[in-house]
Amino acid sequence: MHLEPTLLPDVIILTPARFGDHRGFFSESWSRRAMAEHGLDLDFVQDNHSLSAAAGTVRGLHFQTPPHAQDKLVRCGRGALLDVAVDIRHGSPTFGRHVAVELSAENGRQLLVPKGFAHGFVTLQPETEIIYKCTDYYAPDCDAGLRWNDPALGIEWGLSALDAILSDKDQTAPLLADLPVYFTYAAQ
Ligand SMILES: Cc1cn([C@H]2C[C@H](O)[C@@H](COP(=O)(O)OP(=O)(O)O[C@H]3O[C@@H](C)C(=O)[C@@H](O)[C@H]3O)O2)c(=O)[nH]c1=O
Repeated sequence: MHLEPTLLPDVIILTPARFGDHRGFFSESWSRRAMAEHGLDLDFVQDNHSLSAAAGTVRGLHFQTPPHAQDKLVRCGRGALLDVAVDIRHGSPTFGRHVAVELSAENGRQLLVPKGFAHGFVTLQPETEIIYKCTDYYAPDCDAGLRWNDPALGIEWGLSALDAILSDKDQTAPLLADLPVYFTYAAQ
């Protein structure tokens, strides 16, 4: 497994090895042992899988608040998407900053989005599937959002608000400036 840092120190790109042959490829898409060898021992308890029919579908930015905050390990099962993580930890040197990484079925890349980050993505192809592991169960009372196109975030989604396909709740999510303090940064 290959690990690449991003501009946000706790957000990491992981690329598991692929073994290709005349049939296609084989890959360990997640191995607890391989991650632990890199100091990432995460206790995943739920896998999520969603399909977005059209390119230009935006889901996010989402997070669960404590005590049900989630680390997420995100990959693309079909198609391609731009995956985004935003640091929402108050006191963090990178508060409000984001990384955006293209994940596709072809490139096999995964993004580790830790607790304290809002997560979202835009699909770059029709019929795109995202699959992600989470370290806590779905807790509707702790489900929270941040406005995907908040100008304060400066995320280049590659599409306008008119063209984006969004859920009703994502259209009205709060701006960063209006978010309560859910997470505080603890220097390591
Ligand atoms: C997130 C989630 C939703 N649901 C249900 C609630 C609802 O009826 C339906 C659709 O939920 P949503 O509209 O929130 O789905 P979606 O917009 O795809 O939400 C997801 O977006 C990405 C960006 C994330 O990071 C995820 O954590 C999650 O928030 O699925 C569950 O049963 N379990 C879950 O874990």
